[in-house]
Amino acid sequence: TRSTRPQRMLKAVQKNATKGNPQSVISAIDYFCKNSEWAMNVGDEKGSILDSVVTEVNPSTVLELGTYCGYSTVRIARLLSPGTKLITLEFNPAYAAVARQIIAYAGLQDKVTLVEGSSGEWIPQIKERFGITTFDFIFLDHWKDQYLPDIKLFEECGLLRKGSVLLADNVICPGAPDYLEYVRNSPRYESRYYPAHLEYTKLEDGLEKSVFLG
Ligand SMILES: Oc1cc(-c2ccc(F)cc2)cc2cncnc12
Ligand SMILES: [Mg+2]
Repeated sequence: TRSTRPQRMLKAVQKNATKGNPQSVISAIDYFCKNSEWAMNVGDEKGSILDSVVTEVNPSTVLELGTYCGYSTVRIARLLSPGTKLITLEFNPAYAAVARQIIAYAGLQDKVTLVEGSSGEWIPQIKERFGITTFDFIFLDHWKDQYLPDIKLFEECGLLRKGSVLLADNVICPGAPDYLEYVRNSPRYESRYYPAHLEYTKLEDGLEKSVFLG
């Protein structure tokens, strides 16, 4: 049977990247998406903004919602201080299977805990399962209609502290209007929009960075 796009992306990484070199894995995926097949990785333009926010926050606790093939997982994990791990949630088992291999190819498997399941199911279990009290940095990059319910779940579960940074992909394309309205109008967040483009295209998209004020 025909391979899947994530499987073809993995093959491109194994062919063109250097094992244990995260930057070469990032470059191989971007090359594949620009020259062979578009795929929904955060990409190099928005990825550079992601890098700058992660570097600025220098988080000790990190959560990613929406692993897909692990591109942004690799981008984030390569910047974390030694001993810091990130938790990434992926609902689709086929995506998770490819992501594990791409993260391992980059040599970052010891910095990543990949959990298969839905955010709604897992967010309430994080404290007890992973011994985490609050997150310093959260990257939202999963289903756009889940952004708002999930940020409310973070608040209800006490997973945010004064200064926690949430960065959301695709707030313009495909769009998360209800999420934007919430973080931009809530007195509990200081929000800022980073204009960019939908990965590998000229279409407008951007990232929304929201700091929880406590
Ligand atoms: O970055 C993304 C982009 C798109 C997407 C798909 C089709 C299209 F036409 C435009 C945008 C979908 C996503 C789903 N989850 C996470 N990230 C995504
Ligand atoms: Mg995205």
